[in-house]
Amino acid sequence: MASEAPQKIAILSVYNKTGLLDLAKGLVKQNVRLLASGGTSKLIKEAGFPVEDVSAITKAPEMLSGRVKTLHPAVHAGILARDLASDEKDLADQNISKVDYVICNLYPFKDTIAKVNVTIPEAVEEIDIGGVTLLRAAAKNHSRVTILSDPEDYHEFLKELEKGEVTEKSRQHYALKAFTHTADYDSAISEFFRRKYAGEGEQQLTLRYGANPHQKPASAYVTEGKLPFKALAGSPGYINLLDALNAWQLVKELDAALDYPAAASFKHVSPAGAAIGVPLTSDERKVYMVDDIAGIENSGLAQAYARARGADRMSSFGDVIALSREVDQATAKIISREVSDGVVAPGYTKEALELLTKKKGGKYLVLQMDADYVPPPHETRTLFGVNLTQHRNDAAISPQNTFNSIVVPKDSAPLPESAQRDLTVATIALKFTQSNSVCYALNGQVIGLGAGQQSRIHCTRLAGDKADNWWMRFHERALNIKWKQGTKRPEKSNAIDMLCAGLTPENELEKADYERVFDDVPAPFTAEERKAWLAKLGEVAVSSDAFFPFTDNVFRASRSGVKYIAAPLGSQNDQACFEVAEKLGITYVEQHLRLFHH
Ligand SMILES: NC(=O)c1ncn([C@@H]2O[C@H](COP(=O)(O)O)[C@@H](O)[C@H]2O)c1NC=O
Repeated sequence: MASEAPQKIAILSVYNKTGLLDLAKGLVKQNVRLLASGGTSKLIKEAGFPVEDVSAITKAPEMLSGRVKTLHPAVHAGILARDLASDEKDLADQNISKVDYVICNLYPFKDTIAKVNVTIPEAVEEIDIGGVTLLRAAAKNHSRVTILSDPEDYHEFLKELEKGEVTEKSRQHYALKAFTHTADYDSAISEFFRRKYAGEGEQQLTLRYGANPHQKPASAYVTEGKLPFKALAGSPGYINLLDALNAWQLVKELDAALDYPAAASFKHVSPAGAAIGVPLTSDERKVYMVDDIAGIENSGLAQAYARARGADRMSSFGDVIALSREVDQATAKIISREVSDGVVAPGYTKEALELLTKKKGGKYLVLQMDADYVPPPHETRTLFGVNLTQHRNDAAISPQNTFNSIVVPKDSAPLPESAQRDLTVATIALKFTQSNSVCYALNGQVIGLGAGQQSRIHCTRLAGDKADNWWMRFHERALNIKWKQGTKRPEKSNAIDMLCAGLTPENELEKADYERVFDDVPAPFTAEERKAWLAKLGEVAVSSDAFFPFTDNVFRASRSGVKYIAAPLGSQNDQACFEVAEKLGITYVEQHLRLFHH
């Protein structure tokens, strides 16, 4: 005669007792033996259903005011045992029965820590140990055991049970829920203790607020190891960190690709400028307002920052700066007199740090980056409660390997080194620019960058207009402006921008405002003067973060002295773009990486 199947066993241990009695009723109806921890057992008993305390199998009382209830081999061997002969023997030797169903939800740790002025001992008592162990053990053995961690699932579970058995698919679904429940629970615990125990600035940093002052609280943290930066002065805001962490990657990659000191000037999570330390000409020193900086000719880093800041001085106002190498006095001197929010670099000389920590009465943000820090390969962010995860964009861009697929002209010689360099600068800048983006570069620096436009031609126009503006600043009329004594640097930048962009005012009030900074008001550029001067701009390199969909981009680039274009292919109009480029004397290079960035 076939032996009768052993009675199924369920262990119940729930903090949230919603739906418990209906569940108990259903289980009893299916002849399941119920074992439950103290409070859970009491409630079921009072409702008149047959239930035993867990101690019936552990032969040990609940202890330490509930700290130990279900933590016992009789429970966990019963849950974890597989249908293997060796496991069956182990159970038989210890007289332990297999457990088939585990119903468990955890102490309300999150609700407890959300209370105002919660103490550490109060929080500690809400850290569930036995429940997490029940959930993990049962979820681990889901090939045999069903784990219910959500009262919402009781009904469906009972429906299946009444039909015979819980399906494998359901067990998998419930196991995943249990694993997610414990992971979420553990994150809440570690976050609570990170705030309490991790030294401020070590693994986590409290930020003044998020993107806006009403977005509080805000913090930056890593879950493993230490934060890769230290604040030597000032305290960063949320957007400062977005800028600093993007800008740092940019300069690190630029320096590695071209073996030059590199600098970036960031605003609102896109570069206003980026450059390597190509020596400055005397005109460049004037245009970038650094002709009085002692020792600049001997500092590659200072020249890199002068270029990065000088590319688009209007956009760089209040920037976050990234520098790829130890900051010296000349670089710090430039920074010290510009309006800027902060700087990130791998180190600072004593003199440089002294200058920077005095800026803004000591509130200027000075971050020291761990130059050896390698981030994990995956990046995750939460948006509207949804986690988005992706492999980090760790694709390498290098002058030698990224720009050797020349499409037109056919049989072209390899690009000159200067073009490879400038395309590298433009392309690495785009890698850290909000998309869509197009960048014009020359002399190892960005000269025009169009960021965050939905239309590519708008990027190409915006960046091209900025490049034109940059070039107009080298016109002798702009170089030789006679300023009123006491005119501030931002006022000069603003007036130069209006003059060079052809935006000199006509309205009397605005005109008076514009003209008050000059000793000698410069004449606006005529259309002919502009045209003649812009015709002298040449050898410019352009990179695009995705393909050019129409030929208008090539035509527009050509108007700003563009000689080299690097872009991904894939547009229906690729061929037409190549033909236009060839006719305009532009070398078109296939750049194989699409570089969207958000
Ligand atoms: N210590 C233990 O062995 C233990 N076993 C289960 N629990 C938790 O105790 C709660 C249920 O307790 P009760 O049945 O006494 O109301 C559940 O949230 C469960 O997750 C435990 N409590 C804390 O770790």
